Amino acid sequence: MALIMETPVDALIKDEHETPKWKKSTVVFVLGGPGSGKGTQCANLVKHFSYTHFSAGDLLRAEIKSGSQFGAMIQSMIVDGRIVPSEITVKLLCKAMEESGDDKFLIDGFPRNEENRIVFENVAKIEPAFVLFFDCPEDELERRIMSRNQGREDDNIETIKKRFKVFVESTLPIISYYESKGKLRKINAAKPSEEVFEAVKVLFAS
Ligand SMILES: Nc1ncnc2c1ncn2[C@@H]1O[C@H](COP(=O)(O)OP(=O)(O)OP(=O)(O)O)[C@@H](O)[C@H]1O
Ligand SMILES: Nc1ccn([C@@H]2O[C@H](COP(=O)(O)O)[C@@H](O)[C@H]2O)c(=O)n1
Ligand SMILES: [Mg+2]
Repeated sequence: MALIMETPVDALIKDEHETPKWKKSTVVFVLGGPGSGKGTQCANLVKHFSYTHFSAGDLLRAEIKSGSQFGAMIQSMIVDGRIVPSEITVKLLCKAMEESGDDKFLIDGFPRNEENRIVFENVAKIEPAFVLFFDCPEDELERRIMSRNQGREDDNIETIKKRFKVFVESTLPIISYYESKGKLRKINAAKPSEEVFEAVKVLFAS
């Protein structure tokens, strides 16, 4: 069902005196450049640990498909590699967490900029337990995206270059912010997928 933007986020909270389970969640943000392996490693983590994976990009693509009044805008921003207004993305994430009934989440591709981070903190009122950062050089990212073959409209050389620019200008500062808070866990994502997961699972094993 399309997200009804008129639904205030507070309506997601059944009773103001009863904090919903998802608002007491364990949240891990998963960041990295386009093609760095966020989705791949989240899929591995879901198989081995009791986390629920939400990709902000996937939620936005589902919103387009749902016939949402914001679909055209979201689509044009994705094709342009730009970051969608945080109110939309945060409401999609909060709705997904609320409806899941779960309380441990991998939030993939979020926060992508300062507005994302602040709106999530103000609305969800959840701080991440830690932030996974998949570090990978651009030439490898480009090679991976150009051979991904998932039919994504943003997997073309023009959009990739725009997404790289957005990552450097908007997302790297968020990564630095969490590093300054001692919450960043940086992984060398240029290695083969299996080796990357060996390094990732250590962070969840405790
Ligand atoms: N360590 C790796 N080595 C080589 N290829 C990889 C590795 N990890 C993922 N890939 C491949 O690279 C492509 C991108 O991976 P994935 O979709 O997980 O990245 P992502 O960070 O979620 O990208 P996006 O931000 O564009 O959604 C996929 O085709 C995937 O199979
Ligand atoms: N927080 C976010 C996350 C994503 N987007 C838009 O979706 C595109 C695809 O994201 P992936 O993580 O699936 O690569 C991304 O390039 C943005 O256009 C967003 O706006 N905000
Ligand atoms: Mg992805």
